[in-house]
Amino acid sequence: MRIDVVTIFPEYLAPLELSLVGKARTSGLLDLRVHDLRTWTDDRHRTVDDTPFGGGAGMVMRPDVWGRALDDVLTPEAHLLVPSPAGAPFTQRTAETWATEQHLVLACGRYEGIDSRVVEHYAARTRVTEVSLGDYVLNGGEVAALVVVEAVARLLPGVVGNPASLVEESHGAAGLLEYPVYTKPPSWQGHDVPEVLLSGHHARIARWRRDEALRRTAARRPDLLEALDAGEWDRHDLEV
Ligand SMILES: N#Cc1c(-c2ccc3cc[nH]c3c2)n[nH]c1N
Repeated sequence: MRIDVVTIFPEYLAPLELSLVGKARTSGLLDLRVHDLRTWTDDRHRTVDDTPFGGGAGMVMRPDVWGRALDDVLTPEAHLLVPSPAGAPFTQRTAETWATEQHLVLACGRYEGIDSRVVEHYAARTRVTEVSLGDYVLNGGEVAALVVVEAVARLLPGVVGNPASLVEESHGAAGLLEYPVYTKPPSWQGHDVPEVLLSGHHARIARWRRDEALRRTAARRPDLLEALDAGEWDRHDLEV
């Protein structure tokens, strides 16, 4: 998979040289290219923004600069992703879908955002999605680019050492939060690991883990349970 990120702060994406994503780049599983938007400016001051039509505070990113950048970076198979507080929520399902794509391009805005004609222009010739991390306000799209790249890259075959570890995660196939995890020592600061996990009884362990996933999800994210088919589980499963 190829992912291009266009930003005025390329150094913001430096963490993607580390850990699993960094290894995926080195191994060739992920072709990640980070571009400085100012490469496509046309003045000595390398200007990327201007005042908003209609007035108001802040600056807007110029369409001409973005147009030259995206004309260079986009390919026929590309899916253009534009982080925005007004975008569609980014979820694990989104990551799973985008992990099957050949080419993602992330256009990271700053200031008050990118001139809206850029999305309008490219939506007429390629797939464009405005995407949001959640209902809070950031200063630009780079954090979203970090999140999207990591969430997608880790799903690519060969990136995560043990694919089984992708199965029982929060927001995984079952749509539940993940169960609590423990390691040695069996007792720490007076806190003991649940006995069932030391039993070696795999069926009981599996049941305990599912019960805990249901309990946590009911307590912290009841909205996720509403999305589940009522027939998949019985609320009495949660009764102590
Ligand atoms: N994704 C996302 C965002 C943003 C965001 C994205 C791009 C820009 C460009 C200027 N300000 C931005 C905020 N805020 N909150 C989110 N969930």
